[in-house]
Amino acid sequence: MQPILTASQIKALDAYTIAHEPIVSIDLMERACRAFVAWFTERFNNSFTVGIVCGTGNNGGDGLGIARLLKEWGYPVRVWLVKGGAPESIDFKINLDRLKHLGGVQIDEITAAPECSIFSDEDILIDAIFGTGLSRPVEGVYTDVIACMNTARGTRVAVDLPSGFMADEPTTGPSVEARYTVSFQLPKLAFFFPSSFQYVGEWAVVDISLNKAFIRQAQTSHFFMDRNTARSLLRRRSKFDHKGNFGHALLVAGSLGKMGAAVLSARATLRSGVGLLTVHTPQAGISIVQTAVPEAMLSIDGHASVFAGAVQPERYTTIGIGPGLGKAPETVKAFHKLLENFPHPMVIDADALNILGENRELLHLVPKGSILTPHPKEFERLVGPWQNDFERLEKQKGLAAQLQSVVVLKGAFTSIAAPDGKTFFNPTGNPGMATGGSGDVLTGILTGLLAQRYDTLEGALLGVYLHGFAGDLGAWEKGMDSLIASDIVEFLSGAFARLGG
Ligand SMILES: NC(=O)C1=CN([C@@H]2O[C@H](COP(=O)(O)OP(=O)(O)OC[C@H]3O[C@@H](n4cnc5c(N)ncnc54)[C@H](OP(=O)(O)O)[C@@H]3O)[C@@H](O)[C@H]2O)[C@@H](O)CC1
Ligand SMILES: [K+]
Repeated sequence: MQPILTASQIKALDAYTIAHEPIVSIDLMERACRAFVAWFTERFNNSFTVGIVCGTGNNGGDGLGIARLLKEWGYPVRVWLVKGGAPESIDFKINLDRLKHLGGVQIDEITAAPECSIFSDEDILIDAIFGTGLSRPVEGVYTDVIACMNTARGTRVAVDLPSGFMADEPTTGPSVEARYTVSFQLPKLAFFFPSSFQYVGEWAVVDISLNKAFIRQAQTSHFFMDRNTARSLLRRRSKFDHKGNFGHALLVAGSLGKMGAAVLSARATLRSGVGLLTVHTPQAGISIVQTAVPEAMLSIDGHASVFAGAVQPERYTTIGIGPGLGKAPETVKAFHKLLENFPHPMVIDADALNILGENRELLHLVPKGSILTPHPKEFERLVGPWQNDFERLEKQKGLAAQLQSVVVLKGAFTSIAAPDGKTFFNPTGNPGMATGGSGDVLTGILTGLLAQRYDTLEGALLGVYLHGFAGDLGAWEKGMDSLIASDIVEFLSGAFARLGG
């Protein structure tokens, strides 16, 4: 699990590494430049012309070091130095001297608004004006240069951060809009937010061997999940386990015309290792569920088309509720009753969340240790609108604390907020999963894991990881465009097997 640190923590980490490795700062910068160049040369060969736009701090120093290394690799390189008042750092000056000493690279200064045509010969524009030292929105000549870079034809690649982009707060001023961002050591919080994509593009983190002990003990409430952590959470079965060890889940899902949601959830619950599964269905769903999911038992509602009746909650280890449920008045009442009678953690999704959003007096009945899985629209119905993604994250943490439950906000880098404020971003998944039924599958997986008495947070982390991983396996085989929710279920066993293997 990787911690996500703030820009000021990264500065402290940088200083700590310099003092304790020990290493002189220009050598650490050289390591950063080499790591960037290793990433770069794997993707772009030296037939591309490369323009490097540098500031005068350490991000600019990186740019100059990169210019030298790429020149040595045989790339046609040109450098612009943007001088708009930011101080010149020592390592910037050293790398400027080294580049001049190497020779063969044209270096031009920009001190006033340039003609944007200056960048028109470059196939690739490397952005090294500002990195983690940015403390306020850019102005003046920086704004002019950034505007030119953003309209240039070349592919923009940012060093550490796009210039103008804030790592730990909303970006309000102009910023380079990068196609790629190559960041040092740790991802930055804002990379995980949808609104950042226009600036950061696809991002990669390269290792520059900053002090691992410092990283481990740094105070943060934000983490990036990884495969090793997911693997460590997955429980192994033992020889004498029997189905009673793996719980009995109830799925309350589906209504007339939306029984497919129940089927997808049920299949995913079964594929996630549950001991027994019962699906509570209105009469319209009886033959559908029995035919499509023969492994599941049925609890049959008295109502023809929606969830309206009582269930016997004492029989179940956990309940997953919401996919395809609808919001009929009878369903609202039945959900209310269920919340009053079921004391164990539940998985609450889709229309069950919408019912909570519209009947906020029910929120306090959500059993502690539950998992809520809203997509952004459902989340907005629960917590109201937000100004920016940082505020959205705070609202997510707030809801998790209020309900003493885990809130899983679905999207690219699904975020998983625990009641204690810790938030985890998930690395797996792909845009092919933005398709109807994908969320129903997640509900099924989480229900299956909670039924097996996984700890709520651990189950949420593992389930979200597996869901995305199954989607990735499906997309590799079928392509993102053709991926459907049933494929995610189909590839779930592969995801479990690979993670556990
Ligand atoms: N961390 C690490 O481990 C490593 C880091 N490395 C690299 O160092 C980079 C950070 O470098 P950095 O600290 O020198 O800051 P950088 O982003 O170059 O900005 C320069 C100066 O600009 C100023 N400034 C701020 N806002 C401004 C504005 N709006 N308009 C005008 N000026 C503004 C501000 O000075 P101030 O005005 O606050 O005095 C700031 O100091 C990092 O991103 C990475 O690339 C690697 O080399 C090695 C390992
Ligand atoms: K940059």
